[in-house]
Amino acid sequence: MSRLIIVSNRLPMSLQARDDGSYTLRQNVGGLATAIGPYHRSHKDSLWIGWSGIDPQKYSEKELDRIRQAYRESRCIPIFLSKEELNGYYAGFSNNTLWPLFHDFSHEAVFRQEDWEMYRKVNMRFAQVVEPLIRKGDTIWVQDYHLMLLPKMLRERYPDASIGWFLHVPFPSAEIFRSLPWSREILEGVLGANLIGFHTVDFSASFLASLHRLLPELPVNRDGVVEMPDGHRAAIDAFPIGIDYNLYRRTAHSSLARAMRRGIDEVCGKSPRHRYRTSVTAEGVAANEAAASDANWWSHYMKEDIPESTLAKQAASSVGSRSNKVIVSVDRLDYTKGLPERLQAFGRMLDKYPEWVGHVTYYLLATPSREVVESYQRLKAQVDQLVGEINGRYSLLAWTPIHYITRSLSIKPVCGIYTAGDVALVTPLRDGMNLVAKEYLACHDGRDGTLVLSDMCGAADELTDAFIVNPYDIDMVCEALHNALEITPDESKRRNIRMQARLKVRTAANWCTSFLDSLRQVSAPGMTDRRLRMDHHNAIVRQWDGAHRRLILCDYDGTLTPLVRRPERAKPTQALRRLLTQVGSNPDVDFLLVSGRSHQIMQDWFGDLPVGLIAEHGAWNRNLPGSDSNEWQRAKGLPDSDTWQKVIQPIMDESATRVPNSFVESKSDAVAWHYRMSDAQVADHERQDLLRRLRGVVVGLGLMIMENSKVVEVTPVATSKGQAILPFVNSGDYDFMMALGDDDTDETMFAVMPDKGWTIKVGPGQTKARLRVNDPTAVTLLLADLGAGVARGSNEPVASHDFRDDHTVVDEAHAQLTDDK
Ligand SMILES: O=P(O)(O)OC[C@H]1O[C@H](O[C@H]2O[C@H](CO)[C@@H](O)[C@H](O)[C@H]2O)[C@H](O)[C@@H](O)[C@@H]1O
Repeated sequence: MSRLIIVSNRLPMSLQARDDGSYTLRQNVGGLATAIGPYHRSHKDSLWIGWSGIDPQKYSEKELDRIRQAYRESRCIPIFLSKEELNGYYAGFSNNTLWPLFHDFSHEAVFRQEDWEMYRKVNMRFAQVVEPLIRKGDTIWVQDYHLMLLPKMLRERYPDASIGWFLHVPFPSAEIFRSLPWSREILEGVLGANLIGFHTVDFSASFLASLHRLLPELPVNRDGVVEMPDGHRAAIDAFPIGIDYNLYRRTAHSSLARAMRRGIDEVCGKSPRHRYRTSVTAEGVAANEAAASDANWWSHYMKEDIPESTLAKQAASSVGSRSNKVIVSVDRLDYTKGLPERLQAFGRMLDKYPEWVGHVTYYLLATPSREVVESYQRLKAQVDQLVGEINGRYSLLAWTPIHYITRSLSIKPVCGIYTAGDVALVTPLRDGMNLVAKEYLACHDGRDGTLVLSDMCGAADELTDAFIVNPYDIDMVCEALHNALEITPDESKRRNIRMQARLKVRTAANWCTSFLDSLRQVSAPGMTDRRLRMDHHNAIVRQWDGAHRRLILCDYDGTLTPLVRRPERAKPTQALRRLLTQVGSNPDVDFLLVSGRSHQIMQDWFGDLPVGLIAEHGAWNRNLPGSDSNEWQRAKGLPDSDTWQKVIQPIMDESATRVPNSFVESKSDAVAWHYRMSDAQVADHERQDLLRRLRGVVVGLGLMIMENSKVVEVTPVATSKGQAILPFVNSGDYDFMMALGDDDTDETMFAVMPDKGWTIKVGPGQTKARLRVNDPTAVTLLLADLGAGVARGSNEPVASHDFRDDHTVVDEAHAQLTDDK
């Protein structure tokens, strides 16, 4: 396991001075510290480098050394930044330029040359601290928008290093991003990494769109991997961050959180003692009387312009019939959080549904931030004013609609607020993920508690059982809020259980390890060679040229054509069909396509080509060497598929129902559950459950389970590609044999190939194959060269550039597919 070096703007620990003058560190509770902190603490050789938050001018050199020492004990290396550096790099370029731009607030973005220069200079300062620490084999993980130039700076110094970069905020559309005068430099900076991570596939797609637009010369394959001119590859992918679910669940039960909840319940008239508070307090009694006699009584409390009918309804509804409710929200006071819009929606709900007056209390925790920035000051003034207006307009003597808290609270009281909330109103105008929504649900584990969630944040992709709203649409938020307050506890619990199940699986720790696993995979040595090594290539061509009879056993998906999101989109291109025709039509070549695809699809796509076909992992074949029939043949001894599919299909259908964007593919003698388009962690959780359910039934039915590329498949026990090719491999008819494949089912072919045969694995992963290439392009280029070899003397040689062009066309088609997902 390689050593991890984490680099972020801020360190995960804050310094605190003790009375005796020594220093101690306290763990921060931010998303990043929570997500990577446990990994850092449990891997005793990992390092974390970041800004200390300390003004070095306030300390003597001796004190700074003691501070460094205090950090060193936690394997943290502090960077001290001067006021001037902070102004340009942090307050300036990071928070006044990139932050608004990345959150679609272009009108707030300030483009200042001097901030950009300071940003570059401070990124370089980080590089100078990190570089001497790097040892061979280390993994370096750079965090967020503050350090977008750092990956390239490190790459220049360490060409072979494994570098990851993750963006914790949204990535904007190409149209917005390209308005940044330094957009190309920023992209190039990030592309120094081997793995570039975002919270959602939409953000990855926006990043790719910016690449196409601003750096069109860079080749990007359809899996979102960029081939960089220096030879390293940069993969782009989505890794939605989670929370420490158990921490929030536990903290919700802490005595402080419970006390907070009781306090809020009491203030809001929710505790049993006060359940019908509005009807027993002075104005409640008066209201009851008013309801019975004179509705105008309410106008003592309300503005004159409220119609009498409304007042009557308010009075009537306060007569103990409705239980009181609490709405909560927890935010930094930031313009991206949509606080004014949210307050307007709350106000509108009190207007439109006056039965809530006196019965719903909104706890709004809004912690001030970036207070020196003018736009934040304006926002604070606006929120203060709106809260004041709503409270002034609707308050009763013993009821205030909004409890507005502008302090920073620690995790326990925050969990207290979460647990007290019948409804959480989380409506950012733009947000990378939004952990508040997830934390609220964790605090309601096994309980009711309803989430109204903005569709403009990453969390909306996962928490689909929330009331999803457009945060700009005040009416929509108002209605959702009303509905969320009206929901039955059972329905609320039912929705929560589904969302909580996902959150328990997709934790912060899980996010961290899945990013690091992918980073290790994409930066593994060997992944930088796109084509077969030249000496191997030449050896194959030489043997091919000298051979009399040649056998090629070639898998299809992932080998001859790249894997794509939808199986039906992997149809062979014209150039590929021409290639297969060219190679397969030579009388001295037997070309067998050996695939897991259904025989009907194989017929449609390749039935007219001069190649033998093995389909459904060997259950079906057609046109094999030595066969005099042109009909499809079903392998002997297979169990009756109608019988077993009746058992297996419903089990797989269940998984398809549970996991969005997954589906079941039925073949004559196989059934497959596909999850490539689904959320990886949700699918993986279901995959394990499906395997467990299938294991209980397959053996008795003469079936087995296969796992392939993002697919779980059930097939008859006897079928395998290796079994199907055995007669040809053992025939002694060939003096050239080559098998090519990309996944585990192809390993069964490699296993039966003789030592002198060529075996080529496409892509990463364990293999029995002798050689490896990166992707299908390398395979088609090799086949084109072999085809040109057999065609020497033929009139129509296959040119390898044919495939380069063709793949470019396919790449574009798939880029579109990803964009409009
Ligand atoms: O043996 P192969 O030719 O490699 O076929 C294996 C499976 O290919 C198809 O699924 C795979 O490719 C799809 C298209 O790229 C991709 O969307 C899916 O995730 C892959 O698993 C096919 O649908 C299966 O029936 C084959 O077994």
